[in-house]
Amino acid sequence: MAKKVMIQVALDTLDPQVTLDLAAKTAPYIDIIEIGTPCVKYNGISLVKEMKAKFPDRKVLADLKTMDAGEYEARPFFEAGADITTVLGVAELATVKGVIKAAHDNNGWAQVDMICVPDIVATAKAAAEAGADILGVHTGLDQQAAGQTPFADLGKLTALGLNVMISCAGGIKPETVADVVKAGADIVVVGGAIYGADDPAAAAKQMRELVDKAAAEV
Ligand SMILES: O=C([C@H](O)CO)[C@H](O)[C@H](O)COP(=O)(O)O
Repeated sequence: MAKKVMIQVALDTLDPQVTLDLAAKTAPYIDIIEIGTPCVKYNGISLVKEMKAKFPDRKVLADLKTMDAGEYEARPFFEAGADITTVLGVAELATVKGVIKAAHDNNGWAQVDMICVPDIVATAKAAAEAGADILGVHTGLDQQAAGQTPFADLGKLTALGLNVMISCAGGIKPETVADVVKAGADIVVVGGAIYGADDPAAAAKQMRELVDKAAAEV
């Protein structure tokens, strides 16, 4: 049986209504609605509450990229309805553990974002040992602008065979999504290629078809 690979739409928009409209257009084709970092900073916890209320059968990820005070920062987002929040892999392990505690106290998932982590193998092993649910391979928007991609890091993490889900983000497009699935990602994160498309619903539908096709071939 083909492995189920989840699709996460990363909504890096700022306007709350635009963000909710994009979620509505893409929800039929995706598994996780990410309220992106700029969006969650701009709109705060109220948008997390509203998103979960409108899409109760989709996972909602608040991309907090927590760097300190892990449990204190993440807990109210889980209590407001987030299913997943993110913590930076460059943070202290105590911070990562705090987000994991907040997540697990609320039946949620903690994702450790590997953006700018110097030794992703060591950080991934420590995060997995601490109980992280998802390790996020991530080439950020500014790194993408400098020509970087997430593919080499994705290979390093999937090769470890850790008992955690692996997500991959960083400029993933229709042309590259099959490579991400075939490299072993459990969650494919797509932002600009969906929210920046002329027809975001059609772009999300195309991603669903490409991801399912690639998963069936693995
Ligand atoms: O996390 C992201 C970035 O740091 C800005 O918040 C993006 O959501 C992530 O990179 C996915 O977006 P695309 O790279 O546009 O697919």
